[in-house]
Amino acid sequence: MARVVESDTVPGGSDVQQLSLDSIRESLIRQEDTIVFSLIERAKFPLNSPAFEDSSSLTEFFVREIETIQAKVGRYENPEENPFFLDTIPHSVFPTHKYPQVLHPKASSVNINKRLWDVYFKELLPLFVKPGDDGNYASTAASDLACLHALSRRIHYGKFVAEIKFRDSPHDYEPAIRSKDTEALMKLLTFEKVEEMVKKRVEKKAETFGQEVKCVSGGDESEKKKYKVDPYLVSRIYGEWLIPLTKDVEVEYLLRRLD
Ligand SMILES: C=C(O[C@@H]1C=C(C(=O)O)C=C[C@H]1O)C(=O)O
Repeated sequence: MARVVESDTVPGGSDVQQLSLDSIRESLIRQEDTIVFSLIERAKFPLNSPAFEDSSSLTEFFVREIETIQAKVGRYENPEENPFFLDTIPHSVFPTHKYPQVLHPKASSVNINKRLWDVYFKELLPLFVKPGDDGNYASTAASDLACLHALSRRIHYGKFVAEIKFRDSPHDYEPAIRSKDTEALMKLLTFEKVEEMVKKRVEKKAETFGQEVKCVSGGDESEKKKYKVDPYLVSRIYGEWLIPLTKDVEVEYLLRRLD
């Protein structure tokens, strides 16, 4: 029978009282490792577009089935997780962990995974994988799902970022929320220096994690380094897609914050 396990653990590994913008940013930094590795893993396979092109594709079928089973073991009890396809989330078959209520109850209605799905398959994937079709669709779909989950978690973490920013200065945010001024909200929550740092750091991570490692010494130093995923592309993926989508989630969340 379902037993509820209580804990004060919240994103960032701290307790509710200690939740801070720094601890939230720490988590985003750790998530970069998962994202960079998932992109490197996906780049082992070519595009394999027949796996995902149709609306009734193998990849969509796979993700729907996996989401159903994951819901049954409680994945979506965690406010950090947002499903791609489940309109009604099946109950967990097992006892579930009781996550502390950090976010506003309307948080679960902020879900931009449909947009992420289109962006990922139409814009991102063709950038960082080789063109072609090797027929290896099941493994490719598993790799795509790992990327989609990592990207979705990062983007929807914007809810926690927005909550902390709101709590830190409610008087700045409240007028803009009441007048539904999305431009003003976007301005309030943007820290350009932090964004620049994120882009630089993920480029460096992609260089470090994706380099060819050789054990023979005395190699030609001038030889051009080869990377599994172009580090500059990873920085672009963050700058042109992931950061803007995270900020869109922040705005969407804030617009509901006073409901
Ligand atoms: C996530 C934050 O909010 C905004 C979005 C950022 C991002 O997605 O990396 C970085 C800085 C901010 O402009 C933050 O302040 O850390």
